[in-house]
Amino acid sequence: MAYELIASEIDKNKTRFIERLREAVEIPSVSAEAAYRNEVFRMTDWTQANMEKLGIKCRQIENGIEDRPDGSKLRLPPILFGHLGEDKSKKTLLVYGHLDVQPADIHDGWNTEPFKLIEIDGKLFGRGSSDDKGPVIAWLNAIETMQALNIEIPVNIKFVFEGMEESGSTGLDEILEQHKEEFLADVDWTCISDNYWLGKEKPCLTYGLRGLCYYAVEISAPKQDLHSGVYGGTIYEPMNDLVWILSRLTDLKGNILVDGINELVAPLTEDELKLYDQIEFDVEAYKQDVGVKTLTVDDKKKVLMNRWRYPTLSIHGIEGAFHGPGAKTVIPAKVVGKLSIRIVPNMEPEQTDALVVAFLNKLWKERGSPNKFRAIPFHSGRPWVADFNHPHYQAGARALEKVYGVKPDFTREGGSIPVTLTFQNLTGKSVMLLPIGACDDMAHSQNEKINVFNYIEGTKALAAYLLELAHI
Ligand SMILES: NCC(=O)N[C@@H](Cc1c[nH]cn1)C(=O)O
Ligand SMILES: [Zn+2]
Ligand SMILES: [Zn+2]
Repeated sequence: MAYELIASEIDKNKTRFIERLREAVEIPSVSAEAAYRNEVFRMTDWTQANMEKLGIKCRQIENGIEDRPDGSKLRLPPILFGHLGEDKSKKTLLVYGHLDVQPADIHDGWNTEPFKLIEIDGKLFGRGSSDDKGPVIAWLNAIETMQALNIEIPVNIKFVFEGMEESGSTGLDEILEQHKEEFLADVDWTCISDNYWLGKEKPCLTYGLRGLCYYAVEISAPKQDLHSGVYGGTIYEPMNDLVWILSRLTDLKGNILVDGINELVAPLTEDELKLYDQIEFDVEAYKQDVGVKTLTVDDKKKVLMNRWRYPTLSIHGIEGAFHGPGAKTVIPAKVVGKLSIRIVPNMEPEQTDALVVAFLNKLWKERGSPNKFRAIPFHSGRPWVADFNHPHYQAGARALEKVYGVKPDFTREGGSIPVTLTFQNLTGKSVMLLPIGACDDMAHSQNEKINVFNYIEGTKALAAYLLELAHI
């Protein structure tokens, strides 16, 4: 009965909830770019103000100064802690989310302004609409609805919202460690809504994430960019060196060629292989969503395993390279290649870094260029796998079945949320990912969106989950 009342109240408030998301998307809280850093602070303040309206006690924990790769320093956004309810007879849920977003520029190929929320055909387009502002606000919508209906929230809720997740969650682990006894000691479960369904129709609960190790490869020589017609043929060109190196990291199918990496991966067991049988996943729809005719592997299980349980290496960009329209004939003086490896059990970031740096140095020696070379490990995060047979997951599954009328799949996810394992280790309790967005939300990409359906039903799902926690 309580759930039906909540669901109908959420439907009535749909427009208002969309307006709330609009306000958040219009704050361009890009953590990676210094020019936007103040917007992450503004987004944190905005969130705190909205939480306080619900009676959530908030405080901002200072996170110190970031040493940027270019040698500059920048104040880190504070971590926002919140606390709703202090009833000793109730258990305590910890909710985590992030308030920062990936960079976005209309010139990257967006059809609409990335920092405006634009509704088209039931889809809410805008940077952060799905990753992760929509889910963060869905928590607030769910709590507000229960409060408006005087329906008791059966648990105390604690919140950790950060503003650096898209840039490696700098400083967060240390702050959580420092507040372990005072803030995390009574946490019974952690729930994170910051990933996506495997398809477009069926909800899922997620029990695994890949980790991430990020690198820069810096090559430089002349004091400034040079005319390629005037100087070409006499200069060892940094860009040519870099492209040569980057091309040696993977083969055509994406297999990682870095010595020793594949040997670190946990072997596939029969039991694990069987899990993939039960999962609903349409390879053809997946190809259509990403707009390709051919994948490196075509079999459903192999596609999922390559996304979830094997490491992958991606090259993200080259700083310093000419990338505008037209034909500039320049020899870039300094180029920095950016790449990352999604790491999986049993890979450790320290081991991975050592192997990658050694391999890059080996390639550089082989290249024989006189230019200046540096291989720099940036941030890293560990992979995470949890027990989905835990009663916490069963409560999540009951909630999702109530909202969507279907039992969820239990999935892993190829992306990374570095703090997930930290919560599991520091609380010693179950951590679960409960995504609300669809597989084609295009997080990190052009035209990121969340469907109105997913945002509104997702708000119901989080409320239903809060109700279900009473029955664990
Ligand atoms: N929704 C989670 C997510 O997108 N996480 C990022 C984390 C990250 C780490 N460094 C840069 N981003 C991801 O890319 O998986
Ligand atoms: Zn995210
Ligand atoms: Zn993200």
